[in-house]
Amino acid sequence: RESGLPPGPPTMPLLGNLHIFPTEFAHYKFSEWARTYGGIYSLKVGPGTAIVLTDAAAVKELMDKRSGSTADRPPMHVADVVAGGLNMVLSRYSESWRTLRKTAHTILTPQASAKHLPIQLAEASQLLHDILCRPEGFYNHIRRYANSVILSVLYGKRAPRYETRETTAFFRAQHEWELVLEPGATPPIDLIPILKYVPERWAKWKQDCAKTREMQRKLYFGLLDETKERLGQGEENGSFMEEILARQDELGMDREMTGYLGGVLIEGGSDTTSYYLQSLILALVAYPDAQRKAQEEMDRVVGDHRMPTLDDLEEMPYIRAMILENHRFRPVAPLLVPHGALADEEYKGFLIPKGCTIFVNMWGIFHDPELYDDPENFVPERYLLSENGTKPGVDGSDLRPNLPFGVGRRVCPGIHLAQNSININAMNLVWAFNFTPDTDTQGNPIPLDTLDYHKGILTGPRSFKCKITPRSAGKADIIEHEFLEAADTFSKFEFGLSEEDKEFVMKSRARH
Ligand code: HEM
Repeated sequence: RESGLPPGPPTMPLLGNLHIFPTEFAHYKFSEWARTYGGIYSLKVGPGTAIVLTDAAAVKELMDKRSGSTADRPPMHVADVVAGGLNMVLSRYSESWRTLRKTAHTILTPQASAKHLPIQLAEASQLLHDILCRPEGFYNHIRRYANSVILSVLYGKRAPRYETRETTAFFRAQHEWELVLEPGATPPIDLIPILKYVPERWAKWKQDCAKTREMQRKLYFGLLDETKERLGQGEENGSFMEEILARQDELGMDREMTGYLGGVLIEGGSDTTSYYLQSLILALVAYPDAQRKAQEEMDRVVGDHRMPTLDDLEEMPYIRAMILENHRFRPVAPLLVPHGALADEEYKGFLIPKGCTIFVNMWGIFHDPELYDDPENFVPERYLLSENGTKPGVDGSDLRPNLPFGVGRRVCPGIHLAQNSININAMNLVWAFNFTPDTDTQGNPIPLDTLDYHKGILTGPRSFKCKITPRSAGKADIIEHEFLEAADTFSKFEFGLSEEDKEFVMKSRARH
C-alpha cells in the first residue's frame, strides 16, 4: 500500500488484497471492513487501488462537490467488447459519454417525465389487474410493468404480456450480459491487459461477449429501425426515440450511439424499478405493522371508492417515509456503480489517487448503527423523525433523500421517471392488497428470508412466495374498471403485436 493512501486490510506481495477481495455481495464485506478501517479505506487490487467510502461527509465532498475528479468509471474491457464503449452506465468519462448523457437529460427532465405519466398510470393499472387475476405471478408482473413502461417511453411500443417478444428478448439478453459481467466470468483482463489477445477458441468469455453483443444489437437496433419505419409512415406517438431521430445531428448522435442509448435506458429502467417494488412487497409481508400503518393512512386520505393519485402523496407522510425506508433497507445498488478518479484528490490527509476505483458503500452507510436506530429492521417511522431518517442527536445533513440514485455527474438520469413509477405503484399496492406470508400445509405462516437477494451490481429479492389478496370486493371492481378505462391510452402504444399478444389484449379487455 503506497504511502498516503487510506488504511486497509494487510496486503500480500503482488496480490495486495486480491486474495480476499469479495466476488459476490461485496457490500457486506465492505461494510464489515468499514468497522475496522473506518469510513475511508483502501484495498490494493494487484497494482491498482480501490477506495471504499462508507462516510456520508466524504461522499458529499468527494463524489458530489468534487465530481469533476470522480466521475469516471473504471476500465471495463468486456463493456467495450459488448457495446463498443457506448453503454452509458459503464462508459468512461469521455466525449461520447457526455453526448449520450446530454441526450438522455433532454428527455428525462421532470417536465419530460411528466409527459410519460399517462402510460405509467395505465401500466400501473394493468399491474394491479395482473396481480388481482394471478397473484402468484406478481414477481414477473412487476418485471413486465417496468419493462413495458420503458419500452413505451423510448419506442412508443408496449409489452402487454411478460411473454411479449421484446420483453422476452430483453430479459434473455440481460441474463447473458449479467453472466458476462459476473466477477470471475472473465480472467482479470483489466489488470493484465495481455489477456485480451488470447485467441477466441481458448477464451470462452470472448464467445460469451459476442453472443451478448449479438442479442443486444438485434433487439436495440431492431426497435430503433421499427421506430424509424413508423416515422416514415407518418405514425408518430411522441416517443423518446422519435425525438432523438428528429434531432440526431443537432445532438451529435449517430446510429450506433442512438441504438445503444435506447438499450442502456431499457437496461437502466427495467430491473432497477422491479427490484425496488419487489423489495417493497417483501418488506410489507415481513413487517405487518408497517403495512397496517400505511393502509390506515391510505384509508384516511383516499378511502374505498377511488384509486390513489400522485397528488395524494402530499397528504401521506407515512407512505412517503415507507418509500424512503425501502431505499435504505434494501438499496437497489448497494455500492452504486463503481466510479473512477480522473485526478489525484486529497481528503482529510488521505490520497485518493488518479486512476483508482471508488466504491460508494450505500449499504454500509444505510446500515450504520451510528447513524440509524435499529438499522437492520424496516422502520418507516425513522423518516418521520428526521428528513434523512437518522437517530435523534445525529446530524444527518450530509445525507440526502435521493442518495440511492447516485452521486455527482453520474447521478441516475432516470430518477424522475423512476420516482413516478415508485410513488404510483407503492400507493396503488398499499391501497389495493393485503400482503401476507405463504402458509404450509398446516396453515402455519412460512417466514421469509429478507436477505435472500440476487448477487450483482444491482440487487433485488430472489423470487419469493407470499399471499396477495384484494382488500375488498369494491376495490377489486375499481381495479377492473380502471384497467378497462386504460384501453384508450394503451392503444396508442400497441402496434406490431404478435397474434398471441393481440389475443391476450382482446381477452383481458372483454368486460366480465
Ligand atoms: C428504482 C429505480 C432506480 C434506481 C434506484 C437507480 C439507481 C441508479 C444508480 C445508483 C446509478 C449509478 C449512479 C452513480 O454511479 O453514482 C444509476 C445510473 C443510471 N441509471 Fe438509474 N436507477 C433507477 C432507475 C432508472 C431508470 C428508470 C432509468 C432509465 C430511464 C435509469 C437509467 C440509468 C442510467 C442510464 C445510468 C447511468 C448514468 C451514468 O453513468 O452516467 N435508471 N441509476
